[in-house]
Amino acid sequence: MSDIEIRTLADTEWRESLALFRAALHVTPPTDEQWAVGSRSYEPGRTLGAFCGDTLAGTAFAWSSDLLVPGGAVVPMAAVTRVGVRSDFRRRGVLRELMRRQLADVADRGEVLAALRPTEPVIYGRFGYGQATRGAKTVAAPRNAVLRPEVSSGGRVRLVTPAEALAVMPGIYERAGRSRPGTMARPSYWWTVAYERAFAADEHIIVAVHSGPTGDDGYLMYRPTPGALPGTNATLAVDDFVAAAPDAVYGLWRFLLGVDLVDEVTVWTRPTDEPIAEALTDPRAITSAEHRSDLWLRLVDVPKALAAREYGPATVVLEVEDPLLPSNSGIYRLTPDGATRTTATPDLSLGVDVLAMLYLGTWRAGALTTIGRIRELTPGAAAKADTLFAVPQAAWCGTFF
Ligand SMILES: CC(=O)SCCNC(=O)CCNC(=O)[C@H](O)C(C)(C)COP(=O)(O)OP(=O)(O)OC[C@H]1O[C@@H](n2cnc3c(N)ncnc32)[C@H](O)[C@@H]1OP(=O)(O)O
Repeated sequence: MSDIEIRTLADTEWRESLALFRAALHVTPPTDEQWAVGSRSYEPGRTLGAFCGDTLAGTAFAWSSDLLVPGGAVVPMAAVTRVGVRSDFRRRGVLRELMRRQLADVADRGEVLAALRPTEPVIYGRFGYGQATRGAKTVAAPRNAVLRPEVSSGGRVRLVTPAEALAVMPGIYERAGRSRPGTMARPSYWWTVAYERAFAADEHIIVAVHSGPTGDDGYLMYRPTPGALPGTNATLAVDDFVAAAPDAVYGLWRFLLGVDLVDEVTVWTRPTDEPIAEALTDPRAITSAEHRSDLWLRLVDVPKALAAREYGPATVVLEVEDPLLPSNSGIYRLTPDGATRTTATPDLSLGVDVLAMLYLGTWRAGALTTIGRIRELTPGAAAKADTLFAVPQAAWCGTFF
């Protein structure tokens, strides 16, 4: 029998939990000033502690959020973060017990999905998570980057104070940040940890807001790193770039590439199908472009998750295996009319982690079959699944948590 006890932590125990998580990332415990902000980033009832005897040996947390899925439905989702185990209690099953309990809690709350951003991709597949979206990281040399004449000139861009940024960003995110599958609700707790914490710590961050004919419709947040000597060129790193309409997207790019005394601009994440290099007169002004891991998803309630999204014109019968949440295991028929359980002979067989990779249309079933992640039981079924799961726009999350 396991000697690990898992329970929900009281608010008086959150600070110890945060100290444990930070220690797992080799960071010092929160100071009183940091905790004054950090304590407001905890959603009550969602911090788990793993105890070995009296010792808090591990912790895991989640915010209540939701996810936009193909077709436009919004599905309740737990955003899992702050997972850590003390280094003197590692590899004895503490994380496993935390994950087991957390997924049971998520299911009890009626949340259909769970999502996270892994520190190490090898950890979470065994708990049913799969990489569900990709993001494009782009590095540009602004001195050579000139937008083509056909590209929208965009609207007005203004720099805002921290107070104005905190007032306007959540609304802009709701209006312009949720247009694609894969985008998630940012709870108030998220804004506290992502922005209030950074402003309170006097971090050097700049927020630029774009306004079009209907008002504020995009913003970006960047961190400048000055050159070695005053007056020498800086680099800019964009951590948060929220815009959907082309006017706002390219208006913000135009602003960014026009900031003076800058050698290099890095945009950490944008959708993978945005043609920024092709928007320039010289595409080689983009010095590096790579697609990186974005959101990892776990289908906690497979029937509800499958029923929530839209499908392309094909019919496929899937056999899904979910050892951790066995009620999800079974055979599902997917058609443009929806998803139902069936006793029909399956065409494809896959784990619930791989289903998460297909769910938002990021990966192709045909490609995953070639590496053995999907077993094709009916010849040609993987190609049909590609039609079924295809999406018109690449899924993307873009929210780091
Ligand atoms: C969503 C987020 O918050 S991501 C942040 C995750 N946290 C960190 O990376 C902080 C530093 N690391 C840690 O705190 C811990 O090492 C953790 C949380 C990653 C793992 O905790 P542990 O209690 O040691 O894991 P546990 O013993 O339950 O292992 C479960 C399984 O995962 C495997 N595993 C755990 N961590 C790793 C790892 N880093 N690399 C490879 N395998 C791992 C174990 O080998 C075990 O495998 P099994 O299924 O074959 O038995």
